[in-house]
Amino acid sequence: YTWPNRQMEKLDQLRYEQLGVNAHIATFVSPCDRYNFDFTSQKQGRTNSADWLRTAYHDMATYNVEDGTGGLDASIQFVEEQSRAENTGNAFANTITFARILAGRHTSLADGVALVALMAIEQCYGPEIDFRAGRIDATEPNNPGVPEPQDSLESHTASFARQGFTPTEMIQLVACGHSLGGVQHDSFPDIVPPTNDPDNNASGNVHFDSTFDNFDNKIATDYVSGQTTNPLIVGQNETTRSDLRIFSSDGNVTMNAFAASNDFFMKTCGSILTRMLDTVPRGVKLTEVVKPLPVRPDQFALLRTANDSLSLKGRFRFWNINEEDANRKVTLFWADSQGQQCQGCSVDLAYNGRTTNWLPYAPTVLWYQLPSTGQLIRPDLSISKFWFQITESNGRITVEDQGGIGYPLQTDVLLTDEVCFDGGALYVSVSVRKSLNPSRVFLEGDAFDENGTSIPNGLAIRELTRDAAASAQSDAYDILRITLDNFGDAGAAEWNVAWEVDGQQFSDPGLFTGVSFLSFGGCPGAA
Ligand code: HEM
Repeated sequence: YTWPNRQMEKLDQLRYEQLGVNAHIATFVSPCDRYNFDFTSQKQGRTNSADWLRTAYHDMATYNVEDGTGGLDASIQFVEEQSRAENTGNAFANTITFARILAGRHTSLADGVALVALMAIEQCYGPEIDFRAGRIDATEPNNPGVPEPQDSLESHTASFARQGFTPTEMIQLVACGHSLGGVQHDSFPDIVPPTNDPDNNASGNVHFDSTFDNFDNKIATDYVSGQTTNPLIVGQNETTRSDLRIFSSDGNVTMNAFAASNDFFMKTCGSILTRMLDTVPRGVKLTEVVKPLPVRPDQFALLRTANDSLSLKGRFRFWNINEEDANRKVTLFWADSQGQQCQGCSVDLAYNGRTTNWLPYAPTVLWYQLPSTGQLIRPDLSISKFWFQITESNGRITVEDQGGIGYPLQTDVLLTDEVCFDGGALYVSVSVRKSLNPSRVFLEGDAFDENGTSIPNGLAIRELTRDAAASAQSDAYDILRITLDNFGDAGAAEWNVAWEVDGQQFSDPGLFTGVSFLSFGGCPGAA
């Protein structure tokens, strides 16, 4: 995609900025054996990562390839579905708590369920997953249909066929899923005995393989070598040895191949788990695969200052750049209102930190920022687009300009630099060119419910009103204002300015929040 594209930018951020700058829920699966909010000691039992992967499967496993119902649609959020015998345990409620954090105006709760599973796989050193968004949340529980360990092989084969998977793919999907985590005594007392280590493993989790916190082919090598302790293979209760029945159902051909090559295991799991996450109700159209923008602007705004100058604020993510180098120069250039390169129209950016991803394959991702006070843009020259030049200490120069088009900007509707946040309220002020004559000017942002939780696919609209006195002070611009003072609006929601001219809608590429890197600063007169 090219900038600006608000939906893809958000998906890019959620999918690729896992740890470090902009870190979010990936911190709860880093390291992979972390459980819940327990940051201090790594326990040998439950893990968030295994919960999150299992939840994605259980949500998807209701899919019916015949009629296109069920699939990954966050129906697992409903208590009615969670309380079914096939969904034993509290893994699902746990996972939904985290998935909800990722739901916003561009993401459904189901996208959140898929994303947390992806984070779990990648933070546990698993394969890279192709991520698409656009899932639609179910409004009621799906039909039951998650396979259970006491079911027969015929029933499992039929169940996976209904979900859209062949007998071989059934073996693959179960082996890939059971590379993480294990079976708990708490939830399955008939399968595993009570724990003998109540301090470190309160739930009595017996792991599927010897590397329960590492996504690798140990599930297969342990099995093939006869070393496995997987309770669904060698558990005390023969009836519940579902992994054994499934793994051996093709004469062990698939498991032997997995055991022989970790590469083959990873590649196969990468593609089958991607398919699992993309199994959605018929008619749901997913986005293209989300790829990282080479340079992504973040918390970015072009502001109009009191004396009619312009000021650029924000920071930029440089994807797959060489390691931090004190002698590297990262320069932002801009073109004047006529699209021409101008004298003095450039600024060197300052190093601002790093983002990290899934560890084995992570490219270097570094952030560089504009001066936090803002980069002044001469009002007589103005600005129409910007781009970047990276000069390495060895003299090598790279230009990042989106294939020549640059990063386009407009100056008809601008935030003013008097936007401020006083800790409770966000005072928004927008300058609108008088000659533009829009029929309305408004903010678009994430919507929050009364508990301060973001609403999946929720778009909040807030209309601005004209400040006649302030508008009289400028020949060129009218001033419009709004005060956002409830918790979600003022603190957490990400806003952009939008407007309508002749029934057509436009929006500014800048994005801002009350609590923001843009650091609008305190409000005049605020305590
Ligand atoms: C016939 C199919 C399957 C059966 C009968 C089955 C059964 C089970 C059982 C009984 C547990 C223990 C849960 C607990 O104690 O909380 C479990 C855990 C798990 N399952 Fe499956 N499973 C199947 C397929 C899958 C698939 C296809 C995936 C994902 C691709 C998956 C992912 C997981 C994960 C990650 C765990 C670990 C949970 C934890 O440690 O808390 N399972 N499974």
